Amino acid sequence: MSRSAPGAPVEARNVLAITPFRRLWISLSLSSLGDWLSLLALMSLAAIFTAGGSTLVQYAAVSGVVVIKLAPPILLSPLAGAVADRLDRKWTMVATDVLRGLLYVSIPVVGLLVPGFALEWLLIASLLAELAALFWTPAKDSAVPGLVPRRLLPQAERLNLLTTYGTAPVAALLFAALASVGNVLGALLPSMASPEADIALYLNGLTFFVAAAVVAVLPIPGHKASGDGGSGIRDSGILRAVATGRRPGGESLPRGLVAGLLGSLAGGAAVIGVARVHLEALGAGNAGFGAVFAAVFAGMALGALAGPRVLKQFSRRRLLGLSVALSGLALLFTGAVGDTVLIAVLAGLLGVGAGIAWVTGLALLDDEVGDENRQGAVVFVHGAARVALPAAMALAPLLAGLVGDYAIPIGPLTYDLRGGGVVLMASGLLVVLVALFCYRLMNKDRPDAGPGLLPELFAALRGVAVSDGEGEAAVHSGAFIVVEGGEGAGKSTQVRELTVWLREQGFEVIGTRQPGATKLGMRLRGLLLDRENSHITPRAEVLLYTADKADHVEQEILPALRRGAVVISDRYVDSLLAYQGAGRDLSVEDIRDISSWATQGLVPDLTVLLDVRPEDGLARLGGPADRIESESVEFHSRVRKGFLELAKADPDRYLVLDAREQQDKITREIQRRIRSVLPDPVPSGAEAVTGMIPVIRAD
Ligand SMILES: Nc1ncnc2c1ncn2[C@@H]1O[C@H](COP(=O)(O)OP(=O)(O)O)[C@@H](O)[C@H]1O
Ligand SMILES: Cc1cn([C@H]2C[C@H](O)[C@@H](COP(=O)(O)OP(=O)(O)O)O2)c(=O)[nH]c1=O
Repeated sequence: MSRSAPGAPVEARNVLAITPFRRLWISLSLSSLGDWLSLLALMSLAAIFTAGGSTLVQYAAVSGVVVIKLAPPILLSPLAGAVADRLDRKWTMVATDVLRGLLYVSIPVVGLLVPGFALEWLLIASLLAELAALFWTPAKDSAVPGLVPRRLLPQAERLNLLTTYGTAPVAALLFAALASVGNVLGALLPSMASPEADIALYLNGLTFFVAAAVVAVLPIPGHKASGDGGSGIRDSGILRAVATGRRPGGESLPRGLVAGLLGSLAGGAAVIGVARVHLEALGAGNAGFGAVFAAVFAGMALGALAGPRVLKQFSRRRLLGLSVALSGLALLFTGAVGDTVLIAVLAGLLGVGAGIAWVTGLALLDDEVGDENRQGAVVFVHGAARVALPAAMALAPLLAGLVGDYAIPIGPLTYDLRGGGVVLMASGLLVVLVALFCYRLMNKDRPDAGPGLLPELFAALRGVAVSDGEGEAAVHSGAFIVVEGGEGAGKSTQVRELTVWLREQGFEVIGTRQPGATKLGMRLRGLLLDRENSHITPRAEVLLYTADKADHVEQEILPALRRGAVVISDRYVDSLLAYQGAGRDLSVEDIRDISSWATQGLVPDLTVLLDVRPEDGLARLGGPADRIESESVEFHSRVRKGFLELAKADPDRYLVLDAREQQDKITREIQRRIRSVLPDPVPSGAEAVTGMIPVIRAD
């Protein structure tokens, strides 16, 4: 939904307008769809081929399929990447797609012709298909920079990432739909082991053949040209990345943060691992499995896209722990209930929690980790996710098999305690504990965290900033960024740079300033800065600046934010609190109340404070000093202190930078931080695409 929001980047349209890339993207979508479909079909067939055996055997077969499908990229990707670099990209992609198609089609065929060898061939063919995929992924990754101009590469990567995961729920729904007509098909084609899984595999074969045909006619340069690969995507060894990224540059990652980031995702993976066999015991088959699988992914997408928007005003540090707790509780109940529909709903809720936790965690990581270590931290977290998810998906069914099923007599009734349920409940409990751990670690040492949890949550759900009484203004779809600081700190310079940068990315951007952006504002500015007006009393000064703000917010800022634009303002309410509050020694609380009323409670999503010593800042200014600039150094020192205190009281919402740094370094720092508040929720630059799970940017 945010993709079509006004002010959001029009990038997808741009990059898809390039015909060769569009074709490659279609091919990638088909391959991804096929990949997910095969995961579903193979997990189902593993359960069906072992249906006569014990639950342990069934769960072990499912776990085996997961290991075979998901372990090769973790273990072998660097090796395959090195080999793939020497091969012709286009024909590597075509050959591996055809091979995968043939292998998937062969699974049901062998099942029909040689039933005794069905399970073995399923495992062998899946492994071979995964090995083929290992060569396909690097070929595809290195083909993208040849088709897309450098400027659009991040957009292409984001689109690819979206496709890789977006096809998961589609595949699952397709699978569930096939299963619901499976009864009819079963009657027509009694020889099939499971018509829906078989048909899913034929369909899957077809998606790979079409994908191969699409790539075959693309103008992809054969070999890696020198200096190519400009996207910087490299599927470096995942295990190596995890090992080297663990302590990026010696800085230890916040443990609560990492635990929170991975905990709920692993919970989702556990549900998918257990679901097929567990649901069968509850009387649901492939349709139920497809529905639960789709629910987890759709929930994640919803959580990741909508969560941070809806809860925009909520502290990220709290949100991370709470979203993990939501997924933990949902997981706990998923294990406890015996109704398929309820399980699917709970799995969706679990996904929502996991989605919110992932984007919130990544945004926090961006804030928490020092500049030079950020890349290492992102690499580590992505690598850890790529190991933890398959591990949870494979381990959960194995444990469920080992626990086994029990019928516990309770009076005249019996309660069926099933291995799958026990594992899900235990994992849910574990995720809840992780949530508590994460919440505590992320929020201790923060006595100034602001209002209580519940008031903040309710206020955030209403889209209102809790710290002020008004807040209607807070409901908008844009982003409001303010640059604050003393005289000569470089605010106007940065506002200019950011405006250009964001416009280049396709956002509608309003670069503005206080005082003086509206007609009335210009007059007020003249009054306020004229050195002749030395008689203005402090209280009158407050009201004049506040009148400018009221006019500016109502006429310019709010309409733009409601359109979904990004507004960047050179100064806002903090200047009033610092100059008139701290500087003129008036009550900051009184001024806050007045300005909150005047601005309809509009609070910036991010305030960048450029901190500068007054002597240094004033020395940078040319021309005659205005009324405020000519105040004493002591006055400007109080202002500086006032700004720093405001930032300290609400660190989530501030980025404090040393204004003595190089201008472009400051710009880069702001750009990095700004991403988390922009209308586009996907943190770019950190992720790219591989066949199944996020790839890592290693350079
Ligand atoms: N990081 C920086 N280092 C040194 N000089 C800077 C820096 N940023 C801006 N300047 C210069 O300082 C002066 C004041 O910058 P400006 O952006 O107008 O500050 P402000 O809007 O905060 O008063 C300008 O001449 C500008 O070129
Ligand atoms: C917005 C605002 C500005 N001011 C002062 C700070 C500045 O000295 C002046 C605005 O001048 P301006 O030229 O916009 O600042 P800069 O030169 O730093 O870009 O008004 C307040 O005292 N209170 C306020 O609320």
